Amino acid sequence: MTAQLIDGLALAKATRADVAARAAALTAQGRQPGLAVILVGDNPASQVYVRNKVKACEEAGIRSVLEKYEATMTEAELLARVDALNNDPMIHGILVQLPLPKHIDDHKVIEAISPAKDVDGFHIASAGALVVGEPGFKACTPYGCMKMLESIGMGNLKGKHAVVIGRSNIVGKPMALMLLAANATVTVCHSGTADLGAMTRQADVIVAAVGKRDVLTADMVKPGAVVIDVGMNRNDEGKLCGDVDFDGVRQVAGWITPVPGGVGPMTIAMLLVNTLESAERSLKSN
Ligand SMILES: Nc1nc2c(c(=O)[nH]1)N[C@@H](CN(C=O)c1ccc(C(=O)N[C@@H](CCC(=O)O)C(=O)O)cc1)CN2
Repeated sequence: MTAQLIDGLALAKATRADVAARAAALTAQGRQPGLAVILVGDNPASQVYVRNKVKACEEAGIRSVLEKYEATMTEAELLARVDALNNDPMIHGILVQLPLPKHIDDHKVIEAISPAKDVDGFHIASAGALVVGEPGFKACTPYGCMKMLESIGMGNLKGKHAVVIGRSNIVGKPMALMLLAANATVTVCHSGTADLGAMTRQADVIVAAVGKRDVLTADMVKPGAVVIDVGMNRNDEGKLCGDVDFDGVRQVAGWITPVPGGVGPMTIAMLLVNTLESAERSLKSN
């Protein structure tokens, strides 16, 4: 068996086209969605991601405001910028690109963003909303993974076992909660898991989100399982690769996401969805 590919690029393109149509309708009512993107420092990867977000906004008719600061910016200065953007009625979403320089407490900065503008879905209020099933912004990467599952008819996971590898606050934990909300039986594995393969071999859906290549190999996958690869690593040749041994696992899995061209593009597409929905909510509440 060779797995079918879940094409994140194509799904992201369709999602962004839908956002563009809805953004145009809002703009026609005098409420163009607005996203503020804050980049502190000169991390080369962050510069690329931020550029891609700004470009995606432009293409979808979302106004973006990019604020770039030197790595020497203080935490107090950054908090003051977040506060100003919280109070700017033209801004519906605020995104602070991570990682931040070490002298800035990213937790403190995220908590300073108004939950009503937390389009990254990282605020404790957004995480709490997900826990109790209340409306709130969903973290973009796991939200994108759920959309990929929906795209192959796996939106309802009743009777299915999902295994998440990784327990980060921005991917692993919200991913587990979203899978649970879709009725899956969920197992979260991590560095303290005794026998990872014994867990993954039981799974109908596996989400690998560790940040380490070859965490999941073919012998660890049940034939026909769906494999979602959130990882972004470099192999020995410097080529981008995920957490999954793609060539091996694709011989066993039923569906698999590639890296690049899988989860990454969906992360940006879901950021646009969250920004648009924030603008739609603000229109309703006025
Ligand atoms: N504030 C945030 N910071 C960070 C987030 C985030 O969601 N919010 N996530 C990551 C980085 N990230 C978005 O910011 C991101 C990373 C990768 C991609 C992507 O499309 N990757 C491509 C490959 C790109 C390449 O060739 O290098 C792919 O997978 O096809 C999108 C977004 C950390 N920080």
